[in-house]
Amino acid sequence: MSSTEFPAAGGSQPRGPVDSSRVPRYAGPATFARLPRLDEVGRADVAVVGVPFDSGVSYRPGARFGGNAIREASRLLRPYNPAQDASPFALAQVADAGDIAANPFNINEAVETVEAAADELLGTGARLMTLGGDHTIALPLLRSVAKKHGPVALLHFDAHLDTWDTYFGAEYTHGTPFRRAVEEGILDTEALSHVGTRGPLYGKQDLTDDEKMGFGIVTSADIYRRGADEVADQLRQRIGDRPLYISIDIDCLDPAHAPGTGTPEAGGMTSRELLEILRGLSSCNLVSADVVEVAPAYDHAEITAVAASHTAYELTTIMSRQIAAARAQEAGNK
Ligand SMILES: N=C(N)NCCCC(=O)O
Ligand SMILES: [Zn+2]
Ligand SMILES: [Zn+2]
Repeated sequence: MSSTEFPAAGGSQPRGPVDSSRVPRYAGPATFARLPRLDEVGRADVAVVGVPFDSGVSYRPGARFGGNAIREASRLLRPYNPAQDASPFALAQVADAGDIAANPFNINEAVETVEAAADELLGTGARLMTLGGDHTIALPLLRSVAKKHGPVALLHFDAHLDTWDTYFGAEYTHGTPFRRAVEEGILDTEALSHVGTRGPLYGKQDLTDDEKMGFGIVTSADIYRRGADEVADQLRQRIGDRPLYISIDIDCLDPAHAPGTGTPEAGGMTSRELLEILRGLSSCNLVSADVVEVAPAYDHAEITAVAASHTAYELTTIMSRQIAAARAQEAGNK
């Protein structure tokens, strides 16, 4: 299968996606955006990696199939992103690193496996664009990122707080990763925000506990009232130049925009609002990101997987632009 070469800053030549004007976009096995596999290019600036794991869910399972559904839906992505005026796969080497094989019968072991695999990828100098999987996996990913960067700022897009304590006594679940992360001191508590929250809680205490952990909240109703630009401005100010991790639970979107997920809540933001907020954060120092909770069994016409693939595309664009800008600056300083 042929692929297109793109010139890149610094003289290196990232290998881009398969050219869909020459090879039908529905042909061949799916990688994210039809990009090369990591083993085909040796190293990557941004590694797109799947985590087919959903043993941490409290309601409908199926997010273990999310990564591959996002890859399938990403066949239609094109190499130039007009919203950010950038060609993300030309600015940096983006590659599909395949899946992290985590034990579905032992959550603690799976969490360790994800952390070790993330350590290995980050150790090569790559930033991670992880495709879940359920939200449990954000904890080992954050652990790994914090080993490299120290405590990171967190933007958490979700209908839910995911700062609950335990479920059935289990500490590692998809409703608890960010409480664990705060307890472990791997988040910069000056810059933590949930975005898109809504829906019933177990009690008012959920909010009190969450605030004590340092989280600010932008609800989905706030986004509706204030608009994406104002919300992005406010978030950007809070984050400053701190290393930033963005975790996106696709259920941050309204079920009309993302029916294919395990714990849907009415009254969410649109996919347009999500993409616009992300574009407004393009100057932030995004060190890694995830998109989780896509459960294709409840999807229709790939609505959710398409939204997730575009979300990962915007995040990848932010990272690629920053990598290229850093290289250009380095070259200028020589
Ligand atoms: N979708 C995520 N990450 N969490 C949902 C937990 C909701 C609950 O069972 O109370
Ligand atoms: Zn959620
Ligand atoms: Zn979540």
